[in-house]
Amino acid sequence: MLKVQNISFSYSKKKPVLSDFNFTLNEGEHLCIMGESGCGKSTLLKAIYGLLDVQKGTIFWKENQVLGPKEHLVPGMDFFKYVAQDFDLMPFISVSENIKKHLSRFYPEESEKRTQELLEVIEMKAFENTKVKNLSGGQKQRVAIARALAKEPELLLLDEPFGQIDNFKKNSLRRRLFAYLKENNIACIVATHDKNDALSFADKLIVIQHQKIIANDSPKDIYNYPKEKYVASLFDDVNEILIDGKTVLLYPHQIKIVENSNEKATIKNSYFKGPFWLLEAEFKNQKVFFNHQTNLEGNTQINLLFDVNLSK
Ligand SMILES: Nc1ncnc2c1ncn2[C@@H]1O[C@H](COP(=O)(O)OP(=O)(O)OP(=O)(O)O)[C@@H](O)[C@H]1O
Repeated sequence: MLKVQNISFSYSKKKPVLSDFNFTLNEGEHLCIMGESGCGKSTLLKAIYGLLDVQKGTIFWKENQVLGPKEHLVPGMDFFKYVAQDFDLMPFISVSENIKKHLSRFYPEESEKRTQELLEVIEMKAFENTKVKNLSGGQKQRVAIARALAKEPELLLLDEPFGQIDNFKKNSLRRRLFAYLKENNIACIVATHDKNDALSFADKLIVIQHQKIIANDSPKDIYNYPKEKYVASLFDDVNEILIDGKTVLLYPHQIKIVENSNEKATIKNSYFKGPFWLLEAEFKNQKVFFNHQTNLEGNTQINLLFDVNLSK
């Protein structure tokens, strides 16, 4: 189990980045870290990997304490692997050679089999002999993931792992990678801006704001019962509406047009979203956004129904 206990870290005295972080993660579990740009997601991954000296608190993996560079000569823990945003690959050798670099030279057959298996996971079989310098950013990102998996870490730390990969590839890669990690009981922490990493694949979700963990629960509960607009905004457009003197948070799919209601609104704008339209309307001097099957002209008068059922 990973135990992060009361850790605090700042790059400079004036500006704390992580304040009193506490959480645990079991073997084989997947955790997503979300929060606005600059909130400290990468810093947290680096602290867990042992690249930073935390000023307060402790980090343990099972009975081993994670030590920072001051106390651990070669920074980084052996049983973890960390894929940073800048990949750190060897550009002048091929994709498969990059992966093999991390496998034993004494067992060439085993090493070849494992390389092929990992090429399948990252869907890069067709590029096995291509030099890394000739790959796109997204392809390099995939090779970096395979290389990190080569030695079967107990915990994999991924910083924006699919940030440079197009949507089509991203979905199938995500399914393969997270299934592979589960099959091999590899725990994983993913820093991400993409709600899909959290909603479909994570067991736990942590949200960071103003140097603090402000939510730590299952992605489903955090999505369904967001305590604040900042948290809900990580997943979708969100409406903060005053209804009967009470402020409620509603996602666009929780507001509907009905034949009759007391909630009168006027259409202002519309945005095509593929399977539906996102409509913007004015409701009691507030802007509301909601999904609708068809487009509606500006200034159309409508009646709204709010699906206010957000208690846990
Ligand atoms: N090496 C560094 N020295 C000083 N400050 C740093 C350093 N690295 C990051 N910071 C600052 O620490 C804060 C947290 O940065 P971090 O990279 O952890 O955020 P993040 O949530 O990962 O951001 P993003 O989503 O944009 O990748 C930011 O204010 C950043 O400017």
